[in-house]
Amino acid sequence: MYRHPTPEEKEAYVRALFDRIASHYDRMNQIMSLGQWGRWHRIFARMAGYRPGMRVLDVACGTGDLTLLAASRVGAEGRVVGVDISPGMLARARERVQASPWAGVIELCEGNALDLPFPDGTFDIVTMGWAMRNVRDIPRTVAEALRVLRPGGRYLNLDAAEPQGPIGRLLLRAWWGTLLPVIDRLVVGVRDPDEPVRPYTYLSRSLEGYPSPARLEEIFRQAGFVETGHVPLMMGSVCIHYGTRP
Ligand SMILES: C[S@@+](CC[C@H](N)C(=O)[O-])C[C@H]1O[C@@H](n2cnc3c(N)ncnc32)[C@H](O)[C@@H]1O
Repeated sequence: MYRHPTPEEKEAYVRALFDRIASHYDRMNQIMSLGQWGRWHRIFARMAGYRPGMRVLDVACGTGDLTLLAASRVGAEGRVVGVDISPGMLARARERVQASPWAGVIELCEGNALDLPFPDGTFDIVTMGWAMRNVRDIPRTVAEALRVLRPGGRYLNLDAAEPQGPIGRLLLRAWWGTLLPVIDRLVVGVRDPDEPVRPYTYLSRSLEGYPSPARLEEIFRQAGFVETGHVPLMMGSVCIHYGTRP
């Protein structure tokens, strides 16, 4: 039977989960987002305001989608660092970076969003995509982003969200609740009833206990960010949060 990880188990569980699905990850995102994945990332990049020469950190970079997008915007004069806790996801990101024109701009390293391996004030922009639901401690993750930003630097977070309207909520639950456990059986190949890691079943329940968009924005402000805001997409099932380090 599936058992959702406790907060103490979450980090090891999430690492094992993403190591296991790294080879399916990019293809499944296209299906699960109904082909909207790239469009959401382009909106995110516009809001980030990347400029040539900037230094960008992509926290929980996974297979490197937002990392590559940032590199294409900051160009050869810029620098983009991607950090993630899953060696499997980083290996896939390395392949994609090597095959891209941006290999000289991007550096990938293993690390934890809760304890970033960079000095204070290192980056102009810090991003995080589809990962805030997976961290053990959200306020600490946001505080770490603030610490590594230079004054005036911007933080942007893109993730799934619980739609605030009843129709959006119903549609998301129907879509995730029926589709995702099936993906575990058909794509990931979970056959054993006692198998503890069921990546897409976990995903279908990952909004349980996750802060509302308004509450997450409050966490940004409590961490010290100013000029905060959030923009809902796709009936509120996706949300981009942003803030500036004073
Ligand atoms: C859904 S994937 C998102 C990947 C990528 N940002 C994207 O847009 O496709 C979530 C990623 O967060 C990473 N992750 C989860 N918890 C983390 C943590 N505490 N520190 C660093 N990375 C983490 C996972 O390993 C995984 O690669």
